[in-house]
Amino acid sequence: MTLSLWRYSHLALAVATSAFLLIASVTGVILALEPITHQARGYAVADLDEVPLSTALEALTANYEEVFTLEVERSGFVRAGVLTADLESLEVYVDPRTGETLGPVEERPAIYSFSTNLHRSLFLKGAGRFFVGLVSLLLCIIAVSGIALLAQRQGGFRRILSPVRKDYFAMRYHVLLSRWMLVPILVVALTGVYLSAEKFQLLPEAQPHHQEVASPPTGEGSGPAMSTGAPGQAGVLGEWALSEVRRVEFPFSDEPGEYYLIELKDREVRVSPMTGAILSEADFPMVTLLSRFSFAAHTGQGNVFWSIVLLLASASILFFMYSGFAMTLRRRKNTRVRKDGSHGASISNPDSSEVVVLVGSETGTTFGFARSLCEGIRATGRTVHLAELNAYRTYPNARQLVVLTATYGDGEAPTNARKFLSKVDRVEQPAALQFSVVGFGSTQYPDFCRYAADVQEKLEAHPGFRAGLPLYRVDDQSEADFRTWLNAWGDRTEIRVGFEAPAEPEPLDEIGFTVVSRSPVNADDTFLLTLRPETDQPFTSGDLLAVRPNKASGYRQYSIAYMDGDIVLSIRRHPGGRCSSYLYSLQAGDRIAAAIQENPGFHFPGHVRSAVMIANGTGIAPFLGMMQQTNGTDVHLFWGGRTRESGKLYSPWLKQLQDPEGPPAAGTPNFSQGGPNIRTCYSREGAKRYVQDLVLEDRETVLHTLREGGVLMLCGSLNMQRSVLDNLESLLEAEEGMTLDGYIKSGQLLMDCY
Ligand SMILES: Cc1cc2nc3c(=O)[nH]c(=O)nc-3n(C[C@H](O)[C@H](O)[C@H](O)COP(=O)(O)O)c2cc1C
Repeated sequence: MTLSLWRYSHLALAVATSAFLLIASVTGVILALEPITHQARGYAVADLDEVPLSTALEALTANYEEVFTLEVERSGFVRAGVLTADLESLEVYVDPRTGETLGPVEERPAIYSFSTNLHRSLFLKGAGRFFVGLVSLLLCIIAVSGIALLAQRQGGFRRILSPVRKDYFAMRYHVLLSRWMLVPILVVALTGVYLSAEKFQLLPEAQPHHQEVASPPTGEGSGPAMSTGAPGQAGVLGEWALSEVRRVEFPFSDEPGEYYLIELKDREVRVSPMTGAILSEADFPMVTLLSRFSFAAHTGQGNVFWSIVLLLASASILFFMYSGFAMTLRRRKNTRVRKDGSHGASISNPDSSEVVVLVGSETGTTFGFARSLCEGIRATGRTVHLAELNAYRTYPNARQLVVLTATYGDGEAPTNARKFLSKVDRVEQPAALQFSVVGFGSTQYPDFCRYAADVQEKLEAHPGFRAGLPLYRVDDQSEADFRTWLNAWGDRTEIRVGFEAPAEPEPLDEIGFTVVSRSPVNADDTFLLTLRPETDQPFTSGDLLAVRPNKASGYRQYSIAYMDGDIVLSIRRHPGGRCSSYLYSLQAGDRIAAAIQENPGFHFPGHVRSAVMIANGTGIAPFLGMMQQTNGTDVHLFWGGRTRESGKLYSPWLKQLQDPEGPPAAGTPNFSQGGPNIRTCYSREGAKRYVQDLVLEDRETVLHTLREGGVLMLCGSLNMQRSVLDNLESLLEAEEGMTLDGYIKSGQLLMDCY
């Protein structure tokens, strides 16, 4: 919840301010160059703290007809407004020791004046200044929320500088760069707000109020009298070094009562040119000092290092805008299924739709058919609502219900349909719904479309439904089968819909891999395969490797463990399985082609305090990799295998995880302290338990992890997933405000089962 709040405010403000931020950042980059190029002119005076002000005043008055002003810039340049012997009024940079001219003060290049105007007010005068001030304020909030998100991701403020886990480009560099740039950005934004507030006179009045100094303080101004034209060494003018001075205004004339108006760092002083004594002085109010600090911090004036930091900060805002939006698009793509259950199809309001299409799908292909169906229905002018079966509810306006569902496991429901049958008994419909069920399955399985048959049976027996058509089964996603049903459904309902086949999936980008090693099979016919990519493609544990034994075959996906740049796969060799047999035939040094597929919905989230990883059989593979990158997260691994012997395949890694210093060694898992907390169970030995039993036994760890915002990750067989989810659901029944769906939606429950 907190994470979402930070994330949404971070995103919403970034979207709202993007156009202004874009302009401010580009002009900010340009303006940050100005102090750097200025410094490169090389007029900086060395050791300003060793040059008395009186020396500079004397040297200048000796060299020029008249001197009006002297200014010591932050850059270390000394600038003077003078009248030359040719009676030309000039602004020049000078050597304060000799009064010699070093070079002219040049007119500001047009690019900087233009950029300043755009940066400050977008050429919109007051209104523009107001917007820029507001955007600066919003940028402060964006930076603060960014820091909070960074801390959450890294697992706390103290871990902000700990290593960033590998991720896709936009995400990785958004995080990496933010660690260095968020503080400078916050400084830029805060000082921008301050400067805007000053321009709008929102700050207290900041005029210095002079206090007369009755008599010169002891030791000050007690020297001989000086004339305006040639100040003597005495008095404060001889005591102050140029490094303490910001600006001097010379007296207009030799009249008594005229004075030098001298701006020091913290106060303004009037000094008699005749006596060198202080006549009056005024401390600068805090508002003025803060304004000066804000200006210097915001512009980088006089500090090349800070100017470079500002330049990088402005440029990084541009990168953050790009990477932030790229991340959002990605997240939306990945979470769309979970949030609205529609897999990206446009859905109408469930309260007003005439036709409701509900889908049970594990890997998404059934949604492709459902989307085409919905688009077709919509084209007839009717309203249609598309959702997953678990989202079943009351539909006040619906007349037709269509259920398209796959079957998994031993004839069971896909995960997003688990709750449908029980909901049918609980949810009431205002009018009887005419229904039609289409089963998606495969004749290769003994329970062909079994779950769809269960749905048909349930609805037929329920008084709130009327069967429109008998159950229809689609084998292997056959379009011809689906068309046949669609025609029959059109005849029955008089909703005649054209069918556009779901889009072909994009071809995969295969790359080359070298086989590093392949283990022998264990008692469960499972082996490990280590592959080294020949191309530099980023990937992380939880991504998938799509492999096919030959070009004519379909791809088979395996969950990846990232191990020092290599991919480790745990593979079960199925009797007659072409892909697993092909992979088992490989030897070290062989080369294969395969495609790495990003699976961001199953990446280890680096920001959590604790994580429970639950796997059975080969499902342990991604966790072997993830446990190496947990970054201080408290990790609990629950693993279920058939026999103790089954676990030996993974023990070199598990042992190393327990004892990272020790050499990898074969042997049974070591359950010593430190490293992840590993719990195992065996279904064919000892107490004969399954991993779902561990969830109940260690309920405290599981619930505590969820309560404190940690993650539960499941990888392995769909049967295991279903049983674990059932047990979790029963655990959560006793917990107030915690639901399985809620955790799936919030990303705290991540699953990759097959
Ligand atoms: C692990 C697994 C188990 C399956 N079990 C069955 C089954 O018991 N009965 C059946 O008819 N189809 C079964 N199928 C086939 C799927 O139901 C079918 O491919 C379906 O079209 C997938 O739809 P989806 O991509 O929307 O999840 C199974 C598929 C897999 C991968």
